[in-house]
Amino acid sequence: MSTDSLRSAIRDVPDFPKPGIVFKDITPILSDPSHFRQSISLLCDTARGEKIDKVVGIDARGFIFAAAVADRLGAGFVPIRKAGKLPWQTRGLAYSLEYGEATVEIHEDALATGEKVLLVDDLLATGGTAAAAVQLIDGLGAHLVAASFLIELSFLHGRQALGDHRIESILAYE
Ligand SMILES: O=P(O)(O)OC[C@H]1O[C@H](OP(=O)(O)OP(=O)(O)O)[C@H](O)[C@@H]1O
Ligand SMILES: Nc1ncnc2[nH]cnc12
Repeated sequence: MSTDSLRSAIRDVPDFPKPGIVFKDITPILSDPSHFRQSISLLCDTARGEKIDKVVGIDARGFIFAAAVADRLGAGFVPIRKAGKLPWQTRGLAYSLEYGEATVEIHEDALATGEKVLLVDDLLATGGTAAAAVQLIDGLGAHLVAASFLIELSFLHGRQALGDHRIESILAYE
């Protein structure tokens, strides 16, 4: 199925959340059942028959896609959350993203050594967020099979922040 219709559903919002940023608004995809389902199917394709133990999603938009992907793949779901939200013992990392800075955390017992992980987020921009997530996953000894994004802002070269890991995106913007 073509991705043209998905692409045209994404709304560009200039100067949000800061002047100079063109924000990719995915809410029109979420509110359309066929667009949402197609997004989940395409994100699942990244797993390509590998048995994924855990799908890791990033707070907050990433949760929407990652939880649905986990269910479809028969995998568990693990949240990486912004600082101060997870109740148990955590490991955290500070990072920069396209329009700011933040810290993300994961529960220290969320992944077991060698578990096969698919990382899912809505968007790859500078790669700061995803690189922090990858470091947290690697730090727990899990095996990152691939990272899958609905949108990639290729002109920000986020892939370069993610080393040799397999990175796939559905809609790239040059
Ligand atoms: O590649 P980067 O430059 O790091 O940017 C990508 C990140 O930015 C957005 O998250 P945001 O922190 O805005 O959180 P939200 O999902 O809660 O809106 C997006 O969902 C990615 O996680
Ligand atoms: N341009 C953008 N639109 C939506 N989410 C983002 N996260 C980082 N950059 C973004």
